[in-house]
Amino acid sequence: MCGGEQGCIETVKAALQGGVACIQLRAPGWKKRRLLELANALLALTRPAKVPFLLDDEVDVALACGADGVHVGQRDLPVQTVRDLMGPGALIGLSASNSAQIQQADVAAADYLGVGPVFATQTKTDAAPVLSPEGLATLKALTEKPIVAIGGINHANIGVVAATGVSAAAVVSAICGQPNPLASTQQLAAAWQAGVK
Ligand SMILES: Cc1ncc(COP(=O)(O)OP(=O)(O)O)c(N)n1
Ligand SMILES: Cc1ncsc1CCOP(=O)(O)O
Ligand SMILES: [Mg+2]
Repeated sequence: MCGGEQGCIETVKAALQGGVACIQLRAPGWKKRRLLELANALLALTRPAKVPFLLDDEVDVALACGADGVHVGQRDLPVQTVRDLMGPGALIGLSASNSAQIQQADVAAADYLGVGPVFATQTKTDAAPVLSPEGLATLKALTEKPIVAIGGINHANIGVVAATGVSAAAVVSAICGQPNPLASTQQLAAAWQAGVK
């Protein structure tokens, strides 16, 4: 989330212009009606851009707005349940922060794993212990699933993340709330490309 609705809409417009591959709406604590209204507004931006739009946690809101998918954590609905509700074409991500979580049965039904936090983050107050890029690489070696690295990633360290061979990086504060979200997105994309081996 990037503050209120208008800030979020403007940030998503800039991020899309900057070339992001996916948008996820994560607004812990928001009432569902407010979340649905914002989700509808963001979908009106992501659909023409052909960029997938996911909800964090909120399967009912995702179904109500016709989102492309949902990202769930270890204490959210099981991935198979989300798959049953959303259908085979939905994009479903699962958080995993350690080897046990990477190797659990639920992983099979997920399209990708969100792995982190790679670095310290102030965005998620209940985040798991920091992995470091080395820890991320160790977890990557345990699965064939695409990995989206997350947590404390910015333009200065995203190259190191890319060099681990993960499929993508997800950021919140490195784009949301930045004075120029378009420039921040472009800077992240360039630093990612420079780090890919
Ligand atoms: C890409 C990605 N990875 C991890 C998360 C964290 O999701 P979750 O574990 O459900 O924690 P909350 O975001 O609900 O606090 C994510 N949202 N996206
Ligand atoms: C949602 C989430 N899951 C693990 S870390 C994190 C927060 C990422 O935010 P930031 O990119 O600002 O560190
Ligand atoms: Mg969650």
